[in-house]
Amino acid sequence: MQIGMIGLGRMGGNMVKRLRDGGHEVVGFDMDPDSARDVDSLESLVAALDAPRVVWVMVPAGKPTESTIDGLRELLEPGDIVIDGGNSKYTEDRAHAASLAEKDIKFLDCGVSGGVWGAERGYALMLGGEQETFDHVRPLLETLKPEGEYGLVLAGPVGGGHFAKMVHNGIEYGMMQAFGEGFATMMRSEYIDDAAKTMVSWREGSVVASWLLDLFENATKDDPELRDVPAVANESGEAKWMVEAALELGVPTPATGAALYARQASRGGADDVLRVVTAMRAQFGGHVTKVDEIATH
Ligand SMILES: O=C(CO)[C@H](O)[C@H](O)COP(=O)(O)O
Repeated sequence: MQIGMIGLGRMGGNMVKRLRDGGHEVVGFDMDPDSARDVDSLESLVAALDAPRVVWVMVPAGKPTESTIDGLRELLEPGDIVIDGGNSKYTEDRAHAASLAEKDIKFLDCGVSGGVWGAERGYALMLGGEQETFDHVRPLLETLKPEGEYGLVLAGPVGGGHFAKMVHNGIEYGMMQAFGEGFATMMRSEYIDDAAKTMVSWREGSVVASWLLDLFENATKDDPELRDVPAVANESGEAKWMVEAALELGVPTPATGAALYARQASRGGADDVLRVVTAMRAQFGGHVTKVDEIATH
């Protein structure tokens, strides 16, 4: 099948490779002239594709996705299909679908998980949109997903793909935080000789066996105590959206929230909060405020 791919970064570039290896014809475009792009403009991308065209947008969420979809809206024709495979917020999808629908252009939103390993292992794909549009692009999705029964779902109407990905990432936060807490506790205990080796032993047979533990083994091979890794964790925003969405729905999400707060605190988000706690403690109890006198355990 033929497809246009916009965005040839770590994710888009690897997806192009998997699609080509699977026998599909891909025309790639990226704004960066140094990328491995096949065409140098949106216009040339659209001109190189046969109708009904399928165009996959794999650019950063927000402004870049917005302007790409606006550009495609001007260039594509009725019956063409746009897939937003970036990490857009689910609330943006309906507006994108509605503006494209004015020209009878179809829209699917697609959450993509698999990271840099996806080219080799396949990507978990979760989509939102109409069944008929999903069925039309299914050959592409079948190539991108992992081999076997799982890894592909039409999760719901427009927005459902990104909603599912948001929840997936919220779960990812909670799982990684739990592994981190377990590791840190074992690291400090006289009862455990080698925390990394103990965690890695759970890769098989254990209730908590997980691909995340496989990755943990890779990460700790040369640095068993992870001393070369900064104790700061960034975020792309999806766990925050999940906590917000869950609050709207009346669902308490303390595990996801705690993982999110831990990342925000690691970047200094709690500094002013804790200054207040320490200042008040010093006022009412005369407790120490000097960093080198504060116990760390
Ligand atoms: O979707 C992913 C994995 O499933 C991405 O790696 C995503 O960037 C992870 O989120 P964050 O950057 O917030 O940790």
